[in-house]
Amino acid sequence: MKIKVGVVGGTGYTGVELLRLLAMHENVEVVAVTSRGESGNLVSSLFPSLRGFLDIAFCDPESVDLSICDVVFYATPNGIAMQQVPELLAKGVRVIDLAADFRIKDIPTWEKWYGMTHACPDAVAKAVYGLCEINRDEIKDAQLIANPGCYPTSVQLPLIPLLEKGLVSKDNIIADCKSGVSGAGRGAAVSSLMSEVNESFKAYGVSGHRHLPEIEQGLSFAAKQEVQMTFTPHLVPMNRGILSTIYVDLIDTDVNAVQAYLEEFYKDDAFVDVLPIGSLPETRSVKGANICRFSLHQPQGRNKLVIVSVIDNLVKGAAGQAVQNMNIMFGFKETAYINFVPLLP
Ligand SMILES: NC(=O)C1=CN([C@@H]2O[C@H](COP(=O)(O)OP(=O)(O)OC[C@H]3O[C@@H](n4cnc5c(N)ncnc54)[C@H](OP(=O)(O)O)[C@@H]3O)[C@@H](O)[C@H]2O)C=CC1
Ligand SMILES: CC(=O)N[C@@H](CCC(=O)OP(=O)(O)O)C(=O)O
Repeated sequence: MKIKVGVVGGTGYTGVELLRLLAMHENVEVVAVTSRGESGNLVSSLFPSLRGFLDIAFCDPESVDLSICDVVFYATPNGIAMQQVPELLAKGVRVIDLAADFRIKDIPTWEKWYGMTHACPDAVAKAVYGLCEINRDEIKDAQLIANPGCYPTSVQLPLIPLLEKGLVSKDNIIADCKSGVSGAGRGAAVSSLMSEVNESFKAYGVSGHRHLPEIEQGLSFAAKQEVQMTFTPHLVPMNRGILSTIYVDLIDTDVNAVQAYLEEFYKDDAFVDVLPIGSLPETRSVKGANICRFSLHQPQGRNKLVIVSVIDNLVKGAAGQAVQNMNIMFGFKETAYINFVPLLP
C-alpha cells in the first residue's frame, strides 16, 4: 500500500530531511512539495542529493490542491499551518505539523510566546502531541499531529517517565541544552553565518525561549502538577545535533533503581537508547538517525541526577519523528524506513 504525501515547505532544512526519509519509504508516494520561490524547478536541481530518488518539481503552495493527499507535512515557520490546516482537516486529510502551531494547549500561553493570535484554537484542542514513545495510542487515530520541538524531545524523553513514576522531584529541574546551527533553519541570517558561529559558543534565550512552555506542559502532565523549570539553549558550531544536560533532584538516592525503571520503560522502543550509567553520549552517535540516546550520572553519589541526552535535531527532533508519527498513524511498522545506523564521522 502506498499513501499520497504532500510537503509544505520543501526548501528548508526539516523539509529536505523529510524528503530524504520519504524518498526511501516504500509505502509513500510524494505527490507535492511546495516552495514559493522554486515553484516549477526540479527538487533535485536545488538538492542534488535527491537526484534519482525524487524526480518531481516544486509547486506553488498557493495553487496546489493538497486535498488529494492522505497526509500533509508542514515544515514551515510558526503561524503558517494554522491558517491552512482547518480546510484540509475538513476534507479528511491528515496533517503533521513540524512547527509549533498545535503544540501548546493553552491558547493565551501560545499567543504570548509566539507573539500572534491563534487562527484555529479548535484544531489545537483536537491535535495530538506527537512524542511517539509517550503518546503512541492517541497518535494512531489522530487526524492532526503537533510534532514536538527539537529541544523538548531531548528533554522530555528522559524526564517524563521519571516524573510520572515520582522518581525525581518536580522542583529545581534545569535543562542546559546545546544545538547545532541547522536548528535555526536554512533561511539566510547574519547570526547563522560561518564567521559569526564558527569558533564561538553562546547561550541565547536565557530569559525565556518558546520551548520552555512546551517542555513545562509535558512535564506538568507527567507529574500531574505544575512544573516550572529552567531551560537555557546554546548555539554550538556544528551542523546537526542537540546535547541536553539535565539536572534533577532524586527522591531516593538509588540511581540503579532509576536506571532499571528507564530500561524497563523503554525496552520495546527502538528509538530510545538508555545507555549504561555513566556513559558519555555524543551528538555524532545519533547523527542522521532517529534515535535519542541518554545516560544517567550521579556525581559524588549525591542527591542530584545528571542526565545527558542527545538527538539529531533534524531527525528525532523533527523529520524522523514526523515520519515515525506517520508510520503509527497509517499502521505501518513504526520503525519502517527510519531505522538507520548513525553516520560517522
Ligand atoms: N531546524 C530544526 O532543527 C527544527 C525546526 N523545527 C520547526 O520546523 C519548521 C521548519 O523549520 P526549518 O526547516 O528549520 O525552517 P527553514 O527556514 O529552513 O524552512 C522553512 C520552509 O518554509 C517555507 N515557507 C516559509 N514561509 C512560507 C509560507 N508563508 N507559505 C508556505 N511555505 C513557506 C520555505 O519555503 P519557500 O520559502 O521556498 O516557500 C521553507 O521551505 C519551523 O517551524 C521550525 O521551527 C522543528 C524542530 C527542529
Ligand atoms: C539553534 C536554533 O536556533 N534553534 C532553534 C530551534 C527552534 C525550533 O526548531 O523551533 P520549533 O521546534 O519550536 O519549531 C531556536 O532556538 O529557535
